[in-house]
Amino acid sequence: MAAIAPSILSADFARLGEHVREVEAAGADRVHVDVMDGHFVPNLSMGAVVVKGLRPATRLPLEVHLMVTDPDKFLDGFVKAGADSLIVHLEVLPDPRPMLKHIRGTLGKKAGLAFNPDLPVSRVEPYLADIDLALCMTVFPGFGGQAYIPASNDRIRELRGLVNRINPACEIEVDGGIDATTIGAAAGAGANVFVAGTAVFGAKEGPAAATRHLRELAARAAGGGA
Ligand SMILES: O=C(CO)[C@H](O)[C@H](O)COP(=O)(O)O
Ligand SMILES: [Co+2]
Repeated sequence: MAAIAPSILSADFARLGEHVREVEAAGADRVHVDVMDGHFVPNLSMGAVVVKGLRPATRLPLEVHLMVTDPDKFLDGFVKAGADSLIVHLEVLPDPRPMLKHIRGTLGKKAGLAFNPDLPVSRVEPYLADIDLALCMTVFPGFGGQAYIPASNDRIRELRGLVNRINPACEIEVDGGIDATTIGAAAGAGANVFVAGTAVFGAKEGPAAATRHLRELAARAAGGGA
């Protein structure tokens, strides 16, 4: 089933709780929190204090996308703040297995592995058995509002083949430039979790209507109900 994960990076931070309650009521499945350290990516965003503030505002799972050079320093803090899943980048981890084990075992949370558009999909294969979610970046990380990279469709298809063979329970999440014009192709290629920032919180029709619309489009492209 398709899941929509609105990214609060594009929300109005003065009205964050309100925005999140609005997308929750509209059927969003989880909330995506983009953490940037100004080092792994050329931008700064938010830390665990934002997760702590959001935790009482919603019952939705909070997933934390750690675009940081040293995720090890921050995992426990995000869990204490109320995170439900932690997504780390393969680019910064020579061997991600110990960290994935720590997240799933010691911390008891879902573990995701993210990778950039220029990393061969085959590099993720050895770790698919150890994760709950593979995050295929469909833009280079660092900023919201970028255009979806069309070559992502073939990468998602390749990842879907590997996931089906190795760990069919693993979710395939796409992140970056997901909107009404791109979500269908991503879903058709095999993605089942869709991060959307600008297309939700920047939508003319408002975040609730945008969430419902994206959900419908993803479900239709995947050939299932909403
Ligand atoms: O990880 C991210 C950026 O690095 C964001 O999750 C992503 O860009 C969402 O924003 P948009 O939907 O506006 O592209
Ligand atoms: Co993200």
